Order: sequence, then structure tokens, then C-alpha cells
Amino acid sequence: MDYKAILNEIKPNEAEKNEILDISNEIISKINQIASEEEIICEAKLVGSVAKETFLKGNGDIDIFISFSLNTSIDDLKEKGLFLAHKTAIELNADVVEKYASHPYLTIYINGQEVDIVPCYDIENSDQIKSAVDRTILHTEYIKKHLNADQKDEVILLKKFMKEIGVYGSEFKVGGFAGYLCEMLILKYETFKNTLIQSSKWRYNGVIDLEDHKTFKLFKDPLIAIDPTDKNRNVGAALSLEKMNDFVFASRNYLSSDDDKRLSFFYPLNRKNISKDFILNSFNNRESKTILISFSLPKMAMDNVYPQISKTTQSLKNKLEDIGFKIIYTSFWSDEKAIGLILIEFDSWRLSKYDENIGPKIYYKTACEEFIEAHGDNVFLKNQFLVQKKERKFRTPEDLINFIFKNEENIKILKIGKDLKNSILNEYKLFSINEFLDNLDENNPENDENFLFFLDDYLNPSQHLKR
Ligand SMILES: Nc1ccn([C@@H]2O[C@H](COP(=O)(O)OP(=O)(O)OP(=O)(O)O)[C@@H](O)[C@H]2O)c(=O)n1
Ligand SMILES: [Mg+2]
Repeated sequence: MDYKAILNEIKPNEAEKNEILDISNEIISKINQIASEEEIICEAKLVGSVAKETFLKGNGDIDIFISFSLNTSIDDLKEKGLFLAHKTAIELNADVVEKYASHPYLTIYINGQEVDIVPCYDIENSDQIKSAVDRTILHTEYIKKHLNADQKDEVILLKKFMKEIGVYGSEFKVGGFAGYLCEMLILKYETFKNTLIQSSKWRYNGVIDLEDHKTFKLFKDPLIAIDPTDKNRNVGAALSLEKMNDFVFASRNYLSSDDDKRLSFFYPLNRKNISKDFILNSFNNRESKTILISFSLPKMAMDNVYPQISKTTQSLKNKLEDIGFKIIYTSFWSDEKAIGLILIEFDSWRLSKYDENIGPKIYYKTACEEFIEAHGDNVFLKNQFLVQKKERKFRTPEDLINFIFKNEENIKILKIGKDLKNSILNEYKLFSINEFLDNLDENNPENDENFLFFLDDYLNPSQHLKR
């Protein structure tokens, strides 16, 4: 493989690097200047992948941390940190969005760059950690110290590969590999290629322990990557089993491919023929039944959207299965602004008229008498049990779903995302896949494409991982 040629395309060139560093330095000086004018004692520092020189071309989100001494109170840190960030944004004429991680921080937009400005404590080692973001400075220093120039290129190859197979990023939406985890993998396995060779042999609960902390027993996650700067933290904690396995599978597929195909792993999936009709035909070919439940998103933290839709979907699936429907797959989608969707594909979509309610064993005379008393003529003996033949209340998934979402009382039988409950109760809509695609909002092509890609991925599982 000609990795040099790939790097030429995915690695920022000197001019791009300098532009990003210039903006970073401008912001850092501005923060430090305002701090000294206001007599606030702190220091702005460049951290994250820009500081580590491991960022992808076009993905240089700049991370700037303002560190305060350990004797600063948390309230002071929050207040002064945000004050400095806001004032900097005003003086530099930048747009801002306030965000929240373990405490509030600010994202500012300047010259087309996204810059996170995050207040933290200035710690020297992990014993001093006061807030979850404090480790970041330690991470940045560790990687700058240990990762050599060639390895930085290997990290960039690995991040790009992970990005295109859909496993890059530790945010909940992805549940994949954090940038810092990629850097740790290259420190352990040296090259991109060797990382794939090794990961293609990974097992559940594998351990990566660069500093030999030997604390792996503390963790039960699929991948245990002990933070070199903090023996009590697993950097792999945010990695879901699914995304770890995706990576293992993609690694094997990559290694067994020829160079042409290998190259395609570094680019967005080449989708063909993605139209409404194509998707609809593919669904119809399956001769299953697919329904969609849509609802509007209330005002809520976007970080909570996916966990809550996921939880609701799982709970609904359990209920439908409990009463006898056979489900092939479920999935969910959101435009992350206005709507959420749950997709359920059924293998069986109409149940017979009668169900069996199994009663006591024949040997328990009193219990049998009570069962007959309660259920009368419809009781018969089957093997050792008395059984009541009973008409089903719900014979289609729609019957059950409409019953559950009918009112406050019924919906209690689900474990539903708490922010979603009211909007589902008030205005959920139930569609067949055909109806839904017919009604796709023609005025919102961006959303439509995104949604059709979601359905395409649903219909072709693992296409990102196989190419
Ligand atoms: N789950 C996470 C996410 C972030 N971080 C810390 O926060 C820093 C900045 O986060 P982020 O921008 O997500 O990662 P980068 O390393 O900057 O990688 P990139 O921006 O290229 O994706 C990371 O370097 C890391 O030290 C962390 O420890 N754990
Ligand atoms: Mg970053």
C-alpha cells in the first residue's frame, strides 16, 4: 500500500497546520491578555489533536484549555473560565455556543474553525484530578513526549480508517474509539498496519497497558486500555462492544483485500442507486413488515437523544416480543434537531385469534378449582396443566403500540426516555415503510439523503466494514 500517497490527501499540509496554529495562538494570547488585565490567575494552553499533531485534514477542531490552580473553587473556575471565553469571543468577533461536559464550556467559531474553550484544573498527576476534563492536559503532554513523527502519521491513517468505517469518536452517538485511544494503539503497535494485524486477533477483555499499571482487574469493558496517565481509568470505557467488533471485522477484511479495495477503506462509502424507489424495492423484496414510529424531539440536551431513543426502542421491542411478535431487527434515527424515529421490522405481523393462558398443574386440586371458577368453560387440560383458551387483545403490532402510546397510564409499561415521553404521547405517528417514504419531506433534501443512507445501511449491514 502506498500510505505516503494517502497521507498526502488526509494529512494537513504545512500551510493548513500554520493557519490553525496561528488562530490557536491568537486565541491563547487573547485569553491570557484578558486574564492579566482582569487579574485572573490562569493559563490558556493548546491541547487535543492540534497540540499533538494528530488531526485529520479538515477536522482540526481546536481544543484550548484554561487551567486554574488547584486552590480555585469550582464555582470560581466555572465563572471565570466562561467569562474569559466569552470576552475572548467578543473581542475576536467570533460566534459562540455554550456547551456542557462535566462543567460548562464554550465553543467559538472563528475563520471557519471550531474552537472549544474549556476551563480545567492545572494538575501534575492523576491523584489531583478534580474534574473529568483535567486529564486532558496530562494526555496531551504524554502523547507529545512519547509519539514520534512517523507514529503521528500512523495515528492519522488509523483515525481516517476508523472514521470511514464508522467507529471513530467516543461520543455516545458513535460509542467508538477516542482520538487518545488511537494514539495509545499506535504507541503499542507502532504502525497502522500492525494495529490492524493485532486487532484482527483481539478477544473480549483484551488489555493495553502501556505503563504497566497492572490495574486491569478494575475494569470489565470489552477493551481495557489503561490510561498511561491514570491507572484508575479505562480509556476504552466509552467503546461499545459493537464498535470494537466492527473494528475487528473491518481489520480482517482490509488485510485480506487487494490494494485497490484497501484504498477504498480510506474514503467515504461509495453508495450507488440510493433513491426512494431503490430503498422501497429492497424492503419489499424482503417480504417482511417494517414500521416506523416518528415523534418530534423536545428541547433536550443532544447528548441524551440517542441514549433515550435507544432505551425506548429496546423496551418496545421487549414488549412486542413478550406478546408473541417475531422481530427481525430494530433500529433508530434522528436528525438531531426536530425528529426521532424508531424502525421495527417484523417476521410475523398478525397473531392468531386465541392465546393460551397456562394455569396450575392438575395435582393442585384447590388451585384448579379456583382456575375453573375464574375462567369457566374455556378451560381444558393440556399435558399436566389446566389451560385457558383466551381471545387475544392485541393481534397486530399497531394494536399494541397504539394501546401503549394512548395515555399516561399505559405508557408506564415501557421504559421510556424521560425527555421523550411527552412528545411521544402527544404526537407520535405510526407508518409503514411505504407510507413513510411516500411522505418524505421534499423540502429538506439534506435530511432525506441522510435518512436514506440510514436505511441503506440498515438494508446492507456491514457494508462500511467490507467495502
Ligand atoms: N472520551 C474522551 C474524549 C476526550 N478526551 C480528552 O479530551 C481531548 C480532546 O478531545 P477530542 O477533541 O475529542 O479528541 P482529540 O484527541 O483532540 O482528537 P480529534 O479532535 O482529532 O478527534 C483528548 O485529547 C483527550 O485527552 C478524553 O480523555 N476522553
Ligand atoms: Mg480535538
